[in-house]
Amino acid sequence: MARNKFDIDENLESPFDIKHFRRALVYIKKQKTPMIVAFVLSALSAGIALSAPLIMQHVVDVTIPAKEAWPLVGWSALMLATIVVSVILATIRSRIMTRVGQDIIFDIRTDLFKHLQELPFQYYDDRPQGKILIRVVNYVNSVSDVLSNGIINFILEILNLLFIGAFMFAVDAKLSLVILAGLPVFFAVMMLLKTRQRRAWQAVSNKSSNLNAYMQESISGIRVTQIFTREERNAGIFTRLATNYRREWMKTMYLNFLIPFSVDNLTTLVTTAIYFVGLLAMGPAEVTFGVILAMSSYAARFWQPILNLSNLYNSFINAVAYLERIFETLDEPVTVSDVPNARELPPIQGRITFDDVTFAYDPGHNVLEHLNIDVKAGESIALVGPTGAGKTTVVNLISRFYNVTGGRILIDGHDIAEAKLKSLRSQMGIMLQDSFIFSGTIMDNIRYGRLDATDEEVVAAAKIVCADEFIREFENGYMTEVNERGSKLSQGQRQLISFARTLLANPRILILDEATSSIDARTERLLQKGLNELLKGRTSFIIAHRLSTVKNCDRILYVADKGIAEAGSHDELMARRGRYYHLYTAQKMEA
Ligand SMILES: Nc1ncnc2c1ncn2[C@@H]1O[C@H](COP(=O)(O)OP(=O)(O)OP(=O)(O)O)[C@@H](O)[C@H]1O
Repeated sequence: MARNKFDIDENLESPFDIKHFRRALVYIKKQKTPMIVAFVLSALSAGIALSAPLIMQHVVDVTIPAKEAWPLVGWSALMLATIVVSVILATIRSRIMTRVGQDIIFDIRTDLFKHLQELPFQYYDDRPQGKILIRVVNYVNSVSDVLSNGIINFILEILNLLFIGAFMFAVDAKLSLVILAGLPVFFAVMMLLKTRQRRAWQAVSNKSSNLNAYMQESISGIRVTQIFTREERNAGIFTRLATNYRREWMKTMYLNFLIPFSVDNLTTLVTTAIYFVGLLAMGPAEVTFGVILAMSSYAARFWQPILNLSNLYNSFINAVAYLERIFETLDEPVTVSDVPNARELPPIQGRITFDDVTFAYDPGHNVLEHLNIDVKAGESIALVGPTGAGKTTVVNLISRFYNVTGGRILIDGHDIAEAKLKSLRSQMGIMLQDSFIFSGTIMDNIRYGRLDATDEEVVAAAKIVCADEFIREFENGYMTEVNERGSKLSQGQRQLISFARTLLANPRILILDEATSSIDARTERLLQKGLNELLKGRTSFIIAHRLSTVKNCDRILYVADKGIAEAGSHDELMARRGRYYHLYTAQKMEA
């Protein structure tokens, strides 16, 4: 059950927390060398570009009045050279930084993916897939530029500002003070906008996450949507979510726009002030026309890095909103993991004991209570009973997909909570109700059960489950490409392929959850023969609603009322004339 539905906003962190950014430094530090090279290149390129106004001032005040042709050509050539060199340096830097940005994305994404692979079922039960996906794909993309170029640009812009300041004061201190007079106004605007901008970016991240979650859900459920002709209704929900996103985006953009707007106006104001003050001072011949020209050029140049810094600050706030979400995912505890000092489970015989096991998915709502089961090695156990009684839950607990809430589960006397997960699951073959098929060939899909299996072993497993025949009927046989989720295959064919995959793992404990529910009666009878052979010597748990498929099991457990209501062989339970008897006879009559 996805408690965090697509249209429920995720919680926002209230205070701005720099720790997210500091944590991101781990990824940035790995790129130290190329970033230093890029920084040096940028500093050189900016420094060279800054000399242009000085050349211009000299040309206007000295070279042109002197009417010297060759020096004018020389200065012009120098000016052109500064432009060419600074463009070349900037291009090299941009190539280096594109690479750095991609490397940072790669590292964060890899960490996220690895962590997601380990997170327990519970994590996925609780949230829409779309909200998980957007973190790995979009959010990581969005932070890469700030974490790579952003840092360098930030330092550069500060240096740029200092350089320009120094050049400015070197040319004329009084007019420089006129340029600086705009700064207090600018800081006041920034302080006013700061918190609002952060909230606005957080809201944008939330709304885009909701939109993504709904898109993902709609694509997954497209068949049901079309069956029930719910296209219009869904389009309505989508429009609502898209409108929410657009509204938050517009709000954010409006706040963002206020900053360049203020800077532009301040630049115009200080430039006008320079002309005014400069011309007044020109009378007493304190400043030349060239100085006024250079200073108005510096005024624009001085405010440009300030504008860039405020844009960087804005992207930084935006990135922190995304980093919050990325690190939240990375911090998600792997609640089902190896305990400290976990022990390798030795090759197992297959005795399984449920010792007073209680389990709840949600605290306070027990699905199983004080369950005691003792299964001998090699015994085949059928779990039957009403829908929602807890059959799948029982087998999920054996594989430790969830931790028990109370009690213990032992395999050959070893508490599985203390065993290494890999050593536990690698000795089990589990076929879940949802026979998931990955994109790739049928051969790949079966081999997923044991990656080092030969083609012959794959085919042998397919033969046992009677899948070989239909696979060979495809034009490319085992090499037939199937889509993700196996949409090219029938439900029954998907079940047979995942059945073969489970068998290929050659497990000591076999768990089959509704493994044959979609398979026709004839194939099932054939399959049963192969399966009986295969089950010999292995402990197996078989969940089936069709009781005819499990009546040969050594023991049948009727799961109901948060525990085992009846247990025994088919004959024993029939003789008892209890719930199993009624269920079985009802099914017989229907058939
Ligand atoms: N991931 C989950 N989170 C919360 N509750 C769950 C979850 N999975 C199952 N449940 C609840 O636990 C109970 C037992 O579910 P379970 O899937 O084990 O039943 P089942 O006997 O296998 O049913 P079916 O025959 O329909 O497959 C049900 O009431 C179900 O609502």
